Amino acid sequence: MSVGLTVVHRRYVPYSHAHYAGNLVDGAYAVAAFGDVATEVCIRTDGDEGLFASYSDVQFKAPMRAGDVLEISATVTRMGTRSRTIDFEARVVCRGRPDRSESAAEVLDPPIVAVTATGTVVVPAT
Ligand SMILES: C/C=C/C(=O)SCCNC(=O)CCNC(=O)[C@H](O)C(C)(C)COP(=O)(O)OP(=O)(O)OC[C@H]1O[C@@H](n2cnc3c(N)ncnc32)[C@H](O)[C@@H]1OP(=O)(O)O
Repeated sequence: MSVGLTVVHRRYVPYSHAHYAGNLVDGAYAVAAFGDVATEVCIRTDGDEGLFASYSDVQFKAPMRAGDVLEISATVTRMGTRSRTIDFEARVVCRGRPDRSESAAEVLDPPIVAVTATGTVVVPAT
């Protein structure tokens, strides 16, 4: 019934999260964001926050930087008895343009797909 359900979060990446040269953030930042979107998925499917059990795949395809605006989507692809398989995608939809000025930024059209993953969450028995 909930296969195909998609939840989308948006967030600004604060400069306090810059971790590597070029204001890159660490990969764990995306994984934490996936956990937060998965939590809303579980609330919507099962009325519970759920627990992340495993990732079967995580792909870092392009850097995420401080100053990015991210769109993070989670789509349910399989409903088990207590497990739910979810596809994740983190896209950069806005990015700073420090070459123009310190605070200049632009909308990216199309967005940059930065991180994808597939994971499984587990909810309590009803
Ligand atoms: C939303 C995000 C939240 C978070 O990020 S929370 C922080 C990170 N996660 C945790 O701390 C969770 C720690 N792990 C656990 O507490 C337990 O470990 C689990 C609750 C995740 C699972 O334990 P158990 O309830 O004893 O599992 P079972 O009764 O053996 O299986 C229930 C269903 O879960 C599937 N499953 C269990 N482990 C895994 C796994 N590692 N990868 C994929 N699926 C798993 C099974 O197959 C089955 O599925 P079927 O009910 O649909 O038949």
